[in-house]
Amino acid sequence: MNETYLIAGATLADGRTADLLVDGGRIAEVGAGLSVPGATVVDAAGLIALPGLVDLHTHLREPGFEQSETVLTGTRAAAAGGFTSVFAMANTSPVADTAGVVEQVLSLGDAAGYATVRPIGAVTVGLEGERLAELGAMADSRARVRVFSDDGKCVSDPLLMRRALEYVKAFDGVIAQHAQEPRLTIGAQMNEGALSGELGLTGWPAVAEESIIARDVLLAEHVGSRLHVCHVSTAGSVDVIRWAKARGIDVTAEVTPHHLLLTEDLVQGYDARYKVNPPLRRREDVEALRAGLADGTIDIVATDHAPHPVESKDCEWDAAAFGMVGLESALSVVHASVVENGMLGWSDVARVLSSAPARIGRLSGHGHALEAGAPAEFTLYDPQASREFATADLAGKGVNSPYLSMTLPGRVVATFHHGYPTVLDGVVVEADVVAARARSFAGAEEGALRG
Ligand SMILES: NC(=O)N[C@@H](CC(=O)O)C(=O)O
Ligand SMILES: [Zn+2]
Ligand SMILES: [Zn+2]
Repeated sequence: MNETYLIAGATLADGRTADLLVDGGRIAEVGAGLSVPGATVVDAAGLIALPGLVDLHTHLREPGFEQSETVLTGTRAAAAGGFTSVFAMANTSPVADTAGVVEQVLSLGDAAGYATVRPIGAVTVGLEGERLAELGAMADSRARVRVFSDDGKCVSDPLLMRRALEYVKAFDGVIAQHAQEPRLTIGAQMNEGALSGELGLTGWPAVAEESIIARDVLLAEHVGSRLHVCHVSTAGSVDVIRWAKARGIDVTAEVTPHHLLLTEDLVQGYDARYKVNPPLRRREDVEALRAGLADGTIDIVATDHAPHPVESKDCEWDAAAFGMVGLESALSVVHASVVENGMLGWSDVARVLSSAPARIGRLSGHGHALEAGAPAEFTLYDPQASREFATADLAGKGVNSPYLSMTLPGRVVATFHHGYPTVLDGVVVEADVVAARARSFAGAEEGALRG
């Protein structure tokens, strides 16, 4: 059931206009005035073609928290946001700390077909921070895990962190740290500062994040290993990472879309949609994060898509869960926070949301340049559009978005994964159609391997 698509007149990230011919899961040709009989034509005039977005930090919640999200619904949300690959965090139930669980998540992703799902393995058994999980077994499994994280919790024991950094060197892995000194954040509810005092909420000091990052970059240097810092949220963290990179330490860092756009002032209404870990910070922090992304100190944008059921958010601030959904809105929020003001161009966006996260996560076999022969993984984005963000824009289970009723620029018009649309005309393609195409793609790949 091979289908051919002709993407007509798209604007590439570097500003050139081109037609893309999609055939057999690949970009067969890139050129001008292409015409192919029988091809389905997608009019891409005025649309930017970006390589398929890659999210290094997604919570898909399955197994165990299917009332919040499943691999299927989370990857639908990914497709809606222009993503073609997601790295699934390990804080599920059971925790993704064995080869069995990561292989289960991998299989669920393959079956759903909306995006490539690469499971992240836990660093410690049960995220308990006491014993290292079977990192090698997860690395050698069918899921080929390369990213390990206890995200949601910090690997706070320096000896365990050192061991983990040492261990993953054998298979070119990376430890993605949730940098939060637990003793400095007991009961913490929002950024520590004048506002937390006014609102009577326990503060979360910047130093709780910065001290762990400082320790970890030094540990990474000491053992000669690779560290990735999750959701950097303070100006001081940007300074520490800038210092570490200047020193030649192998560290990479991510910032979330919400930390690039939103500030702690939103907490004033006690609306738990704005409750997130790490917390929203000050305007100065937002400015420093933007500058860090622009100068390369921060390597990537990752969503930290964290869906929660309505009951977990529709309650008083202290009782509410931490986290925001972010896949569907990520590109628009990056557009609003760093593209509209000229800090990043579209080729930078392609780097921070596609090629750089793919490299950090060792996502192989996915071309992230839109050129002949590359896998057909891309998204078509309308930069002229503007919309009041609404629940209809959310394609996963979570409705805990901080952007509802905000006006955001841009819109994902189409997403192609493995050569087929997962989103077309702004509408997510139905699950059974996507799953059937995923099966035929897998069959064709297997056939090709057998020769
Ligand atoms: N970011 C959040 O506020 N919540 C995440 C955990 C995490 O990313 O630390 C979650 O799993 O809900
Ligand atoms: Zn985290
Ligand atoms: Zn997270």
